[in-house]
Amino acid sequence: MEREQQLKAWVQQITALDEAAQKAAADHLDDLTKPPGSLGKLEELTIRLAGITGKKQPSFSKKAVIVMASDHGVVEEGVSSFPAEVTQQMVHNFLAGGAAVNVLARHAGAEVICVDIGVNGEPVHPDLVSRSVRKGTANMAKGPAMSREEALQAILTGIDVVQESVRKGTQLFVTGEMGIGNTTPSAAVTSVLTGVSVQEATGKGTGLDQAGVQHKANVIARAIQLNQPAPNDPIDVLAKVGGLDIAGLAGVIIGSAALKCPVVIDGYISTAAALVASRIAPACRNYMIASHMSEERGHAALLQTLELSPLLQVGMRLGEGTGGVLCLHLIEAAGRIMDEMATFSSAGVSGGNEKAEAEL
Ligand SMILES: O=C(O)c1ccc[n+]([C@@H]2O[C@H](COP(=O)([O-])O)[C@@H](O)[C@H]2O)c1
Ligand SMILES: Cc1cc2nc[nH]c2cc1C
Repeated sequence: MEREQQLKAWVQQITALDEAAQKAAADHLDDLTKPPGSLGKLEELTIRLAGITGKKQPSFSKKAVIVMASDHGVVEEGVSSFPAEVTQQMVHNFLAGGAAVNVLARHAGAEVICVDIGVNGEPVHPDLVSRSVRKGTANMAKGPAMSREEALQAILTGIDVVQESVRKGTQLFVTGEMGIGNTTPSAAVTSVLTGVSVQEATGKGTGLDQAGVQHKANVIARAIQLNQPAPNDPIDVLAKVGGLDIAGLAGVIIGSAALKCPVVIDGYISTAAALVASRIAPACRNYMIASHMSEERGHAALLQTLELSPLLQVGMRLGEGTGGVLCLHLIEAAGRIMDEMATFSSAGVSGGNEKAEAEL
């Protein structure tokens, strides 16, 4: 089947959330010994997890963070404070278990799946998922980052990685990425798809100074001017000014939604991918859980466009899936509340509703 048709078939599998399961979860939350709604975002999270899985009290014993690694030709324009070879070096670090995401994933009981979707090198390791579409994108300041077929291939690769992991029992995914330069295509995608200015979408990434950020914004503006991505065609935007990591993550999100798994969205790059995914498949938005508010400029605009409210704001801007994996503790906590908390009747506590009724 043609790639465009394959993607369409996946998109058509995504359904609305299960309303009965959401209602059952909301009713149970209201029976628990606390004022209604007093657990704030933990309650919203609980209700959404029920809607996604179709179960009032789902549990997620097998979780995975998918780290999409790829390189970006635009790095030759001097848009990052780190050299391109760090992408491949960090891939080896992930596989050796020494990166921040490995530490946080071990702490949260999640597997790290590292995917080479377009590293400019030859990373080799038995645990590496080698699914390279091409060895890094082309420099988008000089022409399209990749072809439409390559963007589609990267999206389908993300879906495929999810499908394979679900077959092995994974029930929940976290998005992660590694790619020196990837905040540049993320800012381009953000500006084109949300309509915010390039300036508002461009931040310091790994640590540019003010002059560096201005140069980066100029490069992004030039790339958009040259390539003319069509804002109503998300795959065109990915191909012209996107990245293989972003495209792969859009696939991870679409695949998760199609297979009824919650997908925790990490920082700026992951949320740019989430916006692309929601433009390809609007129904996948309800399967997304926004983990944290990144320090990267433009992240708030992306979350606002998606109408997602992040669980944490802890000043992180690392990527790799680190903020997403941190939120697994909150998901676990929300599940424990549902499973272990006493109800008003079981604990003999007078409920708010009872009191209201007595006053009538
Ligand atoms: O997730 C974020 O919000 C985030 C914000 C800034 C930087 N990063 C990470 O830093 C790298 C990209 O930064 P840069 O400056 O090279 O474009 C890439 O590997 C990302 O994982 C990640
Ligand atoms: C060291 C390093 C680790 C990273 N992890 C995600 N992006 C990164 C960028 C750098 C530079």
